[in-house]
Amino acid sequence: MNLQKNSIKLALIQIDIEDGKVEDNLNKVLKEVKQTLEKNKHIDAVVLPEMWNTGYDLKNLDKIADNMGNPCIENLRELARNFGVNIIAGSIADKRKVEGKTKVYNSSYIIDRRGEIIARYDKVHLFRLMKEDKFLTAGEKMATFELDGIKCGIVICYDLRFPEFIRKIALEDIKILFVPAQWPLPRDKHWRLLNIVRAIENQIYVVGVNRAGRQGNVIFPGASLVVDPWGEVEVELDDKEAVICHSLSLNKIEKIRRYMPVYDDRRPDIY
Ligand SMILES: O=C(O)CCC(=O)C(=O)O
Repeated sequence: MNLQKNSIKLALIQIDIEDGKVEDNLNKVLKEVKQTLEKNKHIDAVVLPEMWNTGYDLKNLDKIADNMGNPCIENLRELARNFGVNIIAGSIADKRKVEGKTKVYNSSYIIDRRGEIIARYDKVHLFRLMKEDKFLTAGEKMATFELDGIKCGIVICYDLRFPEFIRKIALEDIKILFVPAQWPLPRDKHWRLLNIVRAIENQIYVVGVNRAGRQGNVIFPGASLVVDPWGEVEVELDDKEAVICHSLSLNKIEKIRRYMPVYDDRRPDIY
């Protein structure tokens, strides 16, 4: 008997972030998530953007990053437990001691309805254009996890540009790929197109949650979206802070894969 759910209702939280102001950002996230869950019934999972605790205050990350999920993820765990909701915690700057050295990662934590951390992903492709490589340590592995029995994957922002990485994750039979981001102008066209293309080529749902607002000259266009496995954009936000709640119909995946079996037609013997 297949106990997998046929749909999952997500809340995409598109917000602005104040670089370096961790306490303000945490309070804002907690308030937005609480309000969303109080106003909208039956949300299965909440999704946040990239690096929402510190923003891109890269020079101070060693001081202001979470310490292995403390305090930001610990607060979200309590919220998840209280509301009985899954949280895809976007990503945060997170420090850890590795072989005696403190390293800071751009990390996504996945929290289940009991408040347990069920997965952690450290951004693998650091974005050199914004000097991430100077201040952050790259992750070394991909991550998949189950949300209420539905297999999912996660990548962060710039990772979206690496189709071979995402194909490898998709081959784990994921149904939904989450993409938390702080993707700025002027590359908003790339953001939209790449989310759509990754959905089409892998025949999966892609859920991108971007930052809105601006930091100095850098403008974040929002445009968080849900793309179905045929590449149709089911919902999409504009450039303002906002929340969308949307149900994903997972039956679409099977239907599309039956109609056009690209996984069966792959030729890994050649490439
Ligand atoms: O790939 C891009 O154009 C944006 C990537 C980015 O801003 C990031 O990874 O933080």
